[in-house]
Amino acid sequence: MESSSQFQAPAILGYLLLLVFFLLKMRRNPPKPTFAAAAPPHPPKLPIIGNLHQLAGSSLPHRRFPDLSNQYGAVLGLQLGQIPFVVISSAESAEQILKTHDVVFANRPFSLAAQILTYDFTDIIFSPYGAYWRQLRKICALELLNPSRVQSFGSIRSEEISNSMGRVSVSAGQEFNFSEMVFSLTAGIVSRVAFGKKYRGHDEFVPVMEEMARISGAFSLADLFPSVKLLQVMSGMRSQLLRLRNEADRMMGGIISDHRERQSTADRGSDEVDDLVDVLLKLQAGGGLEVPLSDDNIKAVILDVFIAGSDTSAIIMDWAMSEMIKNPRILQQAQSEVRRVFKLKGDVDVTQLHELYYLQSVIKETLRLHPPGPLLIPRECGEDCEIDGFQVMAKEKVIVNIWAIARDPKYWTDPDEFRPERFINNPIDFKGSNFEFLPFGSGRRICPGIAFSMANIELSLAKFLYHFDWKLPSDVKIENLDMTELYGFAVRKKHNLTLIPIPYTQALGSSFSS
Ligand code: HEM
Repeated sequence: MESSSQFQAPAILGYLLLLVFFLLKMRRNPPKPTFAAAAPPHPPKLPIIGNLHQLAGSSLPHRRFPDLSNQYGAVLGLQLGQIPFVVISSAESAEQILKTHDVVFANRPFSLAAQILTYDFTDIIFSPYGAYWRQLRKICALELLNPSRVQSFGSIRSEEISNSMGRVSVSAGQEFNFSEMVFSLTAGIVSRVAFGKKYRGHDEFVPVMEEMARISGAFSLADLFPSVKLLQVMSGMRSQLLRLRNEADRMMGGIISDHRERQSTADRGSDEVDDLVDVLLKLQAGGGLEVPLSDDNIKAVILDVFIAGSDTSAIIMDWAMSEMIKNPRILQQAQSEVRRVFKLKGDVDVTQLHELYYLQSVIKETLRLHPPGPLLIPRECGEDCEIDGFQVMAKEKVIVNIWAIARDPKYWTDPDEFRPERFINNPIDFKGSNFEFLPFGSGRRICPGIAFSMANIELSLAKFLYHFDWKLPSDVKIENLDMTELYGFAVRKKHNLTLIPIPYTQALGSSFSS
């Protein structure tokens, strides 16, 4: 509480200062009302209204701001503060950015939060496109995120899911915070594969990571007015970020020295798999890397895996369950499928997960309507480039609005309806080559965690559906179930999902079993 009120006072002062600055600037340079469609290098200023992905949603841009976009409205120029943005909202122009001109747009723009939290852009997400970034992606793919490595974490995944199922069982017949359970489940899995079971400070680490994710996802005025350096200080942003980074640094320093000590004393069980920190420390000590890794680089990678890998999967489980509860027919169909496929085994395991076609479609439909990264992670234009007849200039920030594309009636029938059937016998996938459906991005910077997150989401949801029936508390009506979004580094449900779990006994069947 104390820290948030300390943060608010300078923030309010900062905003007031900014307002005065902005009004003075507007008086001196009133925005030009329009610009010619053929030569739109300097888009006029627009206020920031609400969530950007909804502002620039679907066919909104050209309807609302006809002079600011190209003739299809697929590319929109926006001036937010001092920074020119280009918002892409059609599959065709997304393909040009992420495939045709992939290398031109392979860098991330500057952000103060990223600079401080990632030890000066030495993580994977924000590091500049080049040899260092390639090396990190290779290490993560080989040691953590490729399908066979993901499979090798099977016992960790099962153990963590069993712990969560235990928590559900204890609350059988009572109101249960489903959202909180899935967030702590994915944090548990990610922390075990990243830094192992023995780290004792997990409980203090998670809230710090959560605050980091919240702050780094928020729109920062300091980033929109980079020439007003005072704003970084007045808004309290810099000190807040440094405090968080220092806290995380202390914890990760402890994790690294614990691991070094264990490696040197061989104080570990013979059956223990190397976690990510073990792997990175061994590579560091081996000295054979093209670009040497410092301890700070290792910390930056751990932070990335935690921030990018933990909440995103939980968010998908949370929305998927909310959508199924809102659509009892869909819940029943997914549940009947999983209970039919695993009937003889009496439990869900990985061997037949690939037979759960309907559940996989539920997950895809959730990724379509509720992508945790609705604007991907911004890119920066490396050199002047023409996209769909629109001139994008070097250094402009480019946002691909995959939320709007995935709800555009041009590509999807009844786009706002949750209808998993649209993915049955449909080759459209989320691996980056169908540009109307890009929940993980595409091209060189595509999310490397697809296999990892799918393994966690599929197994967890299948188990929750197999072993329990799920009902809403009696005072909540289906039509009133809150589906509001909360904007942050990843977009999640604003309000937790509370459900009543009812254990399913195969012999007796349940209300849903066929
Ligand atoms: C449902 C789960 C997830 C979703 C929807 C998701 C989505 C995304 C998106 C949209 C991007 C930006 C791609 C772009 O700029 O084109 C991204 C990047 C990234 N994701 Fe994920 N992600 C998920 C899970 C994970 C997991 C489990 C990990 C790791 C354990 C991970 C690690 C990363 C990293 C390191 C990047 C940066 C890649 C780069 O810049 O080269 N993600 N993710």
